[in-house]
Amino acid sequence: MIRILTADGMEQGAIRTLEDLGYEVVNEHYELPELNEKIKEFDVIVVRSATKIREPLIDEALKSGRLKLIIRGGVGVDNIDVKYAEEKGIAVRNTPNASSASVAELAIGHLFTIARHMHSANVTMRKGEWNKKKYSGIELAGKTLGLIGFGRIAREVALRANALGMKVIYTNRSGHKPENEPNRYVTMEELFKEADFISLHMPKLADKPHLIGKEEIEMMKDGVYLVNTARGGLIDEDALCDALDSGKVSAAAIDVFKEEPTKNERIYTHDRISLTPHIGASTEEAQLRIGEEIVSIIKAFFA
Ligand SMILES: NC(=O)C1=CN([C@@H]2O[C@H](COP(=O)(O)OP(=O)(O)OC[C@H]3O[C@@H](n4cnc5c(N)ncnc54)[C@H](O)[C@@H]3O)[C@@H](O)[C@H]2O)C=CC1
Ligand SMILES: O=C(O)CCC(=O)C(=O)O
Repeated sequence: MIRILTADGMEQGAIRTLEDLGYEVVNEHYELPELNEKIKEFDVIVVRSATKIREPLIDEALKSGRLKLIIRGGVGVDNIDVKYAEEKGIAVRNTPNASSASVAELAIGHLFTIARHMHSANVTMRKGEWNKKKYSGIELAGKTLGLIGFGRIAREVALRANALGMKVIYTNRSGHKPENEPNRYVTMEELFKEADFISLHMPKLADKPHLIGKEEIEMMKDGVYLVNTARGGLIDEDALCDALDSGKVSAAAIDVFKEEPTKNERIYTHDRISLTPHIGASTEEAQLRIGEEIVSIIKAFFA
C-alpha cells in the first residue's frame, strides 16, 4: 500500500479522498530527529512551511529507498532542497495556483491596515485608550503601489489595487511584461523612487540574504509603506526597524519572518508594524484548492 505522510496538516476532505482511493494517510507532524526515522516509512511526504526537507533528511529517506515524491502544499519550495532531492530520484511538486487570491487579499488587507493604523487601534482600544487624533491616516486611492515580482499573486494584487483607484507599477527579475498589462513596468530603482506603498511578491533569494536593506530603503520616498507577504528576510528586519524609528518608513506589514515563529522582539513589539503569523494561504478556499491539487498530483504520479 502507498503510504502518505501529511506532515504539516492537510484539508480533511482531501485526506478522505486519498483514503477512498486506497492510499494510507498519516496526518501527523514529527520534529527532527524523530522525522529522520519516520520518513523511511512513507512513499510520499506532503509539507507546508513548517517541515524543512534538507539534504540530511533526504539522505535518511534514501536509506529505506521508499520516498518517491515530496509535495509542497503551497507555492514557495525554499523549505525543500529541491535540486538534491531530484538528483537522488525523488520528485518534487508544489501547488502554485491555489492560494494566489488568498495571499493577494491578505496583502490588500495589510495595505488598508497600515494606511489607517487599524493594527494599533485594535491593540490600544483594548487597553481602554481612545486615540482618535493619533490615528488619522491616508487614503489608498490615488497612491502609487509598487509591486516587486509580478507573477500570479502580484497580478491578483494589481487587479484589486486598480479597483481601489491605486496607480500600480511593477518590476520583476526577468523584465517580462505580460501582454495587455495595463500597469507600468519599471526598474527596481524607479520603483523605489516612485512608490508610496511597496509590496513584495517574489521567492526567497538564493544568492543574498535580503533584497531590501538600509541602502534600498534610503532610495525610497520618505514615509513609504512596506508590505511583505512573500518570504521572511527579503526585507532586512533590523534595517526596517531602524527606518520605522527614524520615520523614513511610515509603517510596515509583515506576514513572513526571517525566523518562524519570529523571536525578533524589535519586530513583534513595534507598534508601526501590522503582524500576521504567515497566514497568506490560510483560508478555507485556498486549503480546499491545495488539497484538490495534491490529490491530482498523487493520482497522476502513481497512475
Ligand atoms: N505568505 C504566504 O503564505 C505565501 C507566500 N508566498 C510567496 O509568494 C511568492 C510569489 O508567489 P507567486 O506570485 O505565486 O510566484 P510566481 O512564480 O508566479 O511569481 C514570482 C515573481 O517574482 C519575480 N522574481 C523572482 N525573483 C525575483 C527577484 N530576485 N527580483 C525581482 N523579482 C523576482 C518573478 O519574475 C515573478 O514575476 C512565493 O515565491 C512565496 O514565497 C506564496 C504563497 C503563500
Ligand atoms: O503553507 C503555508 O501556510 C505557507 C504558504 C506559503 O508560504 C507558500 O505557499 O509559499
